[in-house]
Amino acid sequence: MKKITLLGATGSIGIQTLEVIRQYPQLFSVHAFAFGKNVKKAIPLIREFQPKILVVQDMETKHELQQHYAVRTEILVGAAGMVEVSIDPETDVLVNAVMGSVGLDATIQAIEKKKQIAIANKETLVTAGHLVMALAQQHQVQLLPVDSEHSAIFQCLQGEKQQQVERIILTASGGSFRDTPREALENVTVEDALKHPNWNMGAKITIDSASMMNKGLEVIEAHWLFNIPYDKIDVILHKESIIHSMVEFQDRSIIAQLGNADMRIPIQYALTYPNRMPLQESDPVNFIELGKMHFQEMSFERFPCLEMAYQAGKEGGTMPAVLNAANEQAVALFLQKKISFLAIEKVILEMLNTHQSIQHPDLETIQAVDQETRLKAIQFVTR
Ligand SMILES: NC(=O)C1=CN([C@@H]2O[C@H](COP(=O)(O)OP(=O)(O)OC[C@H]3O[C@@H](n4cnc5c(N)ncnc54)[C@H](OP(=O)(O)O)[C@@H]3O)[C@@H](O)[C@H]2O)C=CC1
Ligand SMILES: CC(=O)[C@@H](O)[C@H](O)COP(=O)(O)O
Ligand SMILES: [Mn+2]
Repeated sequence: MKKITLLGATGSIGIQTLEVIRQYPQLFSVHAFAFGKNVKKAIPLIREFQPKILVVQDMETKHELQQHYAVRTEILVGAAGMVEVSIDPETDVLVNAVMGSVGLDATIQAIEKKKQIAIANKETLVTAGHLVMALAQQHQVQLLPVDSEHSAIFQCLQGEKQQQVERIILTASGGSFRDTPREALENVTVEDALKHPNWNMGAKITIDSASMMNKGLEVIEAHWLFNIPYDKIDVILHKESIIHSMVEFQDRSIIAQLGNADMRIPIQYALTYPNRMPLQESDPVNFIELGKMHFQEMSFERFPCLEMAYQAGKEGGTMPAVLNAANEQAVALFLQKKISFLAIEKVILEMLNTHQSIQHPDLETIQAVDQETRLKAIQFVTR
């Protein structure tokens, strides 16, 4: 029985992780879970999964749980609370599905305690990939990818030799505005941006998908997870989201992983790895119904966020942390309807252009740059 600590339990990945856990009570139990402030969503999950420890974002939420819902479970608060449950001796597996770089400390400290980690929280790898991967190597911890593309690549690489990989091909759906010309992006709304054509995901990643920053973050994530240079990572548009990514080898063979757009597949694979288990209430890919699959060249002119991510990744140092923090802040402002969709990329560009990169940053430096960038981004839009 694996005891799981789940960060981001009330989110899109969190809920689907709990669905997988629910199907296999003989294999998994929930030791602890963390969420932000969404008490209404959390209460039925607390009652069903009965974690031994809870973590919430702030004291107000803790009091709400205790006073309005009579929750008697131990409740910790904030990023420190997430670290505490992640390194708890009773935690066997950490599923990090929290949104944003707030998940970084927990990932780092869990690696130091040699916990098995299923990682959905891509911002962690973008912000501090060099630290996370060096620690993982030092402590012999394997990070099991949950992100669908990275799970696909991980599956394609099973039994293969890293040095025989020619390139990685990440697929991108194109997001909510894939059929919208760039000129028309000026007036798109939050509601439009939240309509992803293939995946039902949290708000932040859905916006990232529409701006193509999601793919940019995934390029950096792939660089770190698979130790592959940026010039060997390609992105192509594939609107069906059936091929989740591919690996080309030196002999020109390409191995791809296919499946319906169902995040339970990579989540379950990360939890049961190296085994595969039946996935409840799922349909096989119906190739006849699908008929065709489409592929289109990616354009940096149409999707400048992707180019910014490649550049920040290649430059390294604190640039990816700036990219990520600027994006997190800009997307939050867009979701609050304080800036337009196209202002997201303007904020990120400005933050990157005005940052003096620091090479080989330690954790403290990264966290300071993250905070500074968020403040600077707010000042930039309110100037
Ligand atoms: N959704 C998907 O299909 C995919 C997601 N990912 C990645 O997985 C991660 C999670 O995404 P997703 O599930 O969509 O996000 P959601 O927004 O749906 O969920 C985020 C979760 O994090 C919690 N949370 C947010 N801020 C804090 C905080 N400060 N402290 C504690 N908990 C917090 C939220 O709590 P609350 O509900 O209370 O706000 C919620 O449980 C992201 O890094 C994303 O990029 C990767 C691939 C696919
Ligand atoms: C499900 C998942 O992994 C998301 O990151 C997904 O990839 C988003 O799709 P696009 O970014 O390709 O639109
Ligand atoms: Mn993805």
